[in-house]
Amino acid sequence: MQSKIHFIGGGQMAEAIIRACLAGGTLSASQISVSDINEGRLQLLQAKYSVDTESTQEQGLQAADLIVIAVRPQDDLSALGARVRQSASPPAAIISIVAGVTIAQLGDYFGAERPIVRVIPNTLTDTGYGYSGVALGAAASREQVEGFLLGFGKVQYLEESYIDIFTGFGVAGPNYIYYFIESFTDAGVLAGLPREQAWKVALENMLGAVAMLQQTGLHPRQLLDINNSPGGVGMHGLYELNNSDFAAGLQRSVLAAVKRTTELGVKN
Ligand SMILES: NC(=O)C1=CN([C@@H]2O[C@H](COP(=O)(O)OP(=O)(O)OC[C@H]3O[C@@H](n4cnc5c(N)ncnc54)[C@H](OP(=O)(O)O)[C@@H]3O)[C@@H](O)[C@H]2O)C=CC1
Ligand SMILES: O=C(O)[C@@H]1CCC=N1
Repeated sequence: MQSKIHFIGGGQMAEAIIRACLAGGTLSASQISVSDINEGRLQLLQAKYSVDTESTQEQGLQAADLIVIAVRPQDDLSALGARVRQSASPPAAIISIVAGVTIAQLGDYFGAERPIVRVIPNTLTDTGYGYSGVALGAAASREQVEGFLLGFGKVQYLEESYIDIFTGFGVAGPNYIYYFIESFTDAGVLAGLPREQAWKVALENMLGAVAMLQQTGLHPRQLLDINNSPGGVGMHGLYELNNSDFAAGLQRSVLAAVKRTTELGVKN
């Protein structure tokens, strides 16, 4: 990929994307420029990744084939839109990773005739796992952006109406797994196992259970049946879990995250 890419906003997510693209070799540092109102972030990105943080935003926008909007939903997108309209070439694509902000809103800010792609990246960028959810605006094409997007995760193209759900469920998704592993490890420690052993067992169980599901193609209920002998240990544990708020609590949490995604866009 030979495109020039300009990031507006060089925060946590922009850094994660840059790091993954450089590590995977899909981009070189000379292709990337970043502008940010936070001078400390620019210095850090320059020192760690040798990307261009010294050109002005105007220069970065003029040269860019792809413009990544990586500020927060609460930031001033209207002012950014005015600058992009002024400096960027008409065919340069806007790739917005801003949670909740719709393609129609992005069109109002950056120009509805421009290629606009709404992406919600996963924070598992360094691992090769994790899907970005991608909705293409009317003037955008997969060919223009896919080489870039595949540099920091797998890609699911979605109808835009699914993107907020994808955000609260899939992209906030590692939260639930981290939380589960922490809670599960604590359960082992509560029962009396040293933390180091409990931690190793928790991670191994997580990896092994996913591998079992992928290798066998079985439904979790079928594997639960294999894992529990009649009147045995596992079934007694599951009975307590059935009596808890575990499933509904998790599902309420996802619904709250989806709702908040939509709210962030509306507030913008
Ligand atoms: N982190 C995550 O897990 C994910 C985040 N996202 C989305 O990515 C976007 C960025 O999130 P994240 O990286 O966590 O946020 P950060 O706060 O780490 O980064 C945003 C950066 O943009 C800067 N900024 C604010 N306004 C402007 C401006 N007008 N011009 C240039 N730079 C500006 C901020 O500076 P300052 O701090 O000084 O205001 C900050 O350095 C958000 O929209 C979020 O919804 C999407 C998927 C996952
Ligand atoms: O918490 C956030 O706002 C971002 C979007 C989804 C996951 N992280």
